[in-house]
Amino acid sequence: MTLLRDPLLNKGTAFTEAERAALGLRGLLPPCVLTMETQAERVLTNLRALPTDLEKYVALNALHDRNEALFFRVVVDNIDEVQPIIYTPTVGLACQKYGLIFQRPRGMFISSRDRGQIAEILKNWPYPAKLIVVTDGERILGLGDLGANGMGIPVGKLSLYSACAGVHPEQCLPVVLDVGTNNEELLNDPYYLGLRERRLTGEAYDSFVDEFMQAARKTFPDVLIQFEDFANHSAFKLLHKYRDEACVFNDDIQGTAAVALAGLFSALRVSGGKLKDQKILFLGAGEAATGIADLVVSAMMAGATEAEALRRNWLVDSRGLVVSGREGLSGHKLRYAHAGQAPIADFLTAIKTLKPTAIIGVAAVGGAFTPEVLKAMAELNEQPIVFALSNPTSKAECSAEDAYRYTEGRALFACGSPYDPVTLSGRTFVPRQGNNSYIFPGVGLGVIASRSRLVTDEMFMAAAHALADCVGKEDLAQGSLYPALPRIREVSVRIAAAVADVAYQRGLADGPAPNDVKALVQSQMYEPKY
Ligand SMILES: O=C([O-])CC(=O)C(=O)O
Ligand SMILES: [Mg+2]
Repeated sequence: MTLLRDPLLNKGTAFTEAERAALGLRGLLPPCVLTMETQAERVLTNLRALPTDLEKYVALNALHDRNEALFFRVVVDNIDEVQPIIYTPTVGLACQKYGLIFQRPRGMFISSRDRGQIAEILKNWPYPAKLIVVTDGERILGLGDLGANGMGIPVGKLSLYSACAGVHPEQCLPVVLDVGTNNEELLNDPYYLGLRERRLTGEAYDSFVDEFMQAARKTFPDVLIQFEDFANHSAFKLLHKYRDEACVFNDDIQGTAAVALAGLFSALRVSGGKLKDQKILFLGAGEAATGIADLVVSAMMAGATEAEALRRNWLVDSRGLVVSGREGLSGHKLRYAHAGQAPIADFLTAIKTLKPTAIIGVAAVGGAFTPEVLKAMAELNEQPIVFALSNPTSKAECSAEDAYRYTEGRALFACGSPYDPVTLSGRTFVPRQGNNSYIFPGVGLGVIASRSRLVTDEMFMAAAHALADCVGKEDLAQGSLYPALPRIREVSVRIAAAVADVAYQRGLADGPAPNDVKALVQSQMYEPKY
């Protein structure tokens, strides 16, 4: 019976006659033995009959908790259909309703009441974690502070690790650090499952996170820790504090950067432009914006000086254009606070003044790429680059349809959430997601496979190139700047191999490089089957 209740071992009605006899399962299952294929069909039939995405999320979650192999089989074989349910955009709604839809816990909840005992508590996790995705829930996607409800994000990200890159589910540990929430609605929600208190700040917060970091590394030696959906003020601080001593990265800064840079490489293959000649205007000046800009600057420096490259990247935040001398700018924006430019209050005027070749939306202000913004970009550029990367769909700067319509089909477009193909004047465009989900699974696999001690920016640069290399002419011809999702496991292998190569070249890996890095990576991949 225990076996039927263990999602990592359960096969349900697919246990064979021999297994049923040997494992004491006779009489505990209906007599018919089904194949995994039939089970998967049944799952899909049930799923498709459900009226809402949230119900589909709940159903898939329940399957995940019953039978992991079947769950991952269904995800891998139907990634286009299922990823938007277990990941963005539906996961955002699931986090907002986390207390309401709660059935079984998944992952570990470490709350500020656990201070002093975190190492002890982590021992309750029964598996040898090699990969932790951790959030404190303060900035969940573009939805803001969702406190402990943010757990949906580490769970969703780790599902993609197993589905898209074959990191074994047993190695994956989702963690929420519950340091309270400042979200009034949640504090008053009878179903909210986190601590009903305001967020820890300052030294109390820092020392709590530090206790977690030390405890996690002690309990799970060599573990890779991915920071996810922390607010800006914590994200930069934590990354800089730990990146040189521990195997960590921040997905919202570095993963997003790599996926955006890969999208730019693809866009430039279409337009024929050079990266160093682009002028990029970001709407947003947080983790994603400066993460992307920093990686773009490094890439531009192949053909330009650092000063020239910096000057080709501009940020607009909630107070207007970031320029030198503006008061109260936080540290991460200072590289882009350029001199010799008067302040500009709004995005449209900034476009008309600076004449960018690309706009990248990462501010979680839904609809901010208005028809006027898109038309202005189309007037300035034969093929304007328009990336509307904010998440979930309600926060997207513009829809795919608007991006194509208001630029007469000339936009080179990418979006943070999935959009259906758009047909305009007889031409069909297939927009694809500029979402870090193309990057983090492969990066994690590469780091784990090479047992790298650290995760470096050079690895994200390598990942961006590897991803861009997977985009074919047929993709570009239909407006796709990324490869099709069903190819994601192959894409992840290439990214992982590129990342592992960097680890070996830089002496960060554990041991010498094998003859065939790609084969090493592939040999470690989990395949969902019985
Ligand atoms: O989760 C996603 O879809 C992308 C991401 O990291 C974020 O929006 O914070
Ligand atoms: Mg994120």
